[in-house]
Amino acid sequence: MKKKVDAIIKWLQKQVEQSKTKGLVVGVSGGLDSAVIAFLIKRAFPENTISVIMPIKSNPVDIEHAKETNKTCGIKELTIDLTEIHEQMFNQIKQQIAVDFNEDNARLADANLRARLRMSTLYTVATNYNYLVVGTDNAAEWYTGYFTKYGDGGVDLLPIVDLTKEEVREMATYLGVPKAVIDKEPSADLWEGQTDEKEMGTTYERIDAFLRGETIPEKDRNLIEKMHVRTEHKRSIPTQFHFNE
Ligand SMILES: Nc1ncnc2c1ncn2[C@@H]1O[C@H](COP(=O)(O)OP(=O)(O)OC[C@H]2O[C@@H]([n+]3cccc(C(=O)O)c3)[C@H](O)[C@@H]2O)[C@@H](O)[C@H]1O
Ligand SMILES: Nc1ncnc2c1ncn2[C@@H]1O[C@H](COP(=O)(O)OP(=O)(O)OP(=O)(O)O)[C@@H](O)[C@H]1O
Ligand SMILES: [Mg+2]
Repeated sequence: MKKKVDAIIKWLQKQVEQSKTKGLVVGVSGGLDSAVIAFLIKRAFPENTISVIMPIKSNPVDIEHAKETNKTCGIKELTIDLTEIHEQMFNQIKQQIAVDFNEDNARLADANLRARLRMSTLYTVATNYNYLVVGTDNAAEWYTGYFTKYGDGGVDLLPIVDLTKEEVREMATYLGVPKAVIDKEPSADLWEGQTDEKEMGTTYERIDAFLRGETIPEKDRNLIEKMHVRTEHKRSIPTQFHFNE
């Protein structure tokens, strides 16, 4: 594990140097992936890193876990509550759409707006300090496209995109991430009671096994492959029209 951690830290330092920026910023949710990133970036840049906690009607337990994460790794912390701005923005959009408002897609639209408000906040902080924004996607999330396009997917660097969820958990243990964060169920926290596995209809254990090339039940394999194909656009630059093609 030390080898992997050292390689990521060295890579982070190189990215900052090459981009002529000064450090790194990440959103810390109280979940596992962002905790690992907070620990890694703090080690890469002990003085020039910031963690931003951005509650939007968040569970107080998650905010506590985020604070505990930051305290344990010693990273500088900002808390920016986006609850009110999110509500105002969503309601104004809803009002203007008026009779065309689609209740069936409302929960997803509301959820993705949360992720995109967090992205905007992180870039505002990044611009202030001349930092890069670090993303928290792991290999399972990246392959299945389980992230919001230009939301939590809108970042400059993806240091743990090669690690399965299991490997992220192992790295968290090695780095000293608080046990309560390591043991909790993965959740995007985009609505009450949401868990990644409930929403996706498969488990990280199976996605990880699939990514390792192991045989998994056909139903899960089909689901994972379908998610991968459907989200291809999120892993590419916008489709472009060119006159001379
Ligand atoms: N073929 C295509 N080519 C180009 N663009 C295409 C497209 N199909 C859709 N699109 C565009 O993409 C949009 C759909 O993508 P997107 O906006 O990402 O939305 P979508 O994939 O529908 O939803 C995001 C998913 O990620 C999950 N999530 C989000 C954030 C964090 C986490 C977490 O684990 O913490 C999980 C969330 O729970 C939800 O299941 C469409 O509205 C459309 O604008
Ligand atoms: N309340 C929040 N404050 C700050 N950042 C957040 C918040 N909620 C989500 N994020 C950002 O969005 C990212 C995506 O969330 P995701 O749930 O995939 O990761 P996680 O919470 O770190 O880990 P887990 O998947 O185990 O819950 C987070 O890693 C974090 O960077
Ligand atoms: Mg989470």
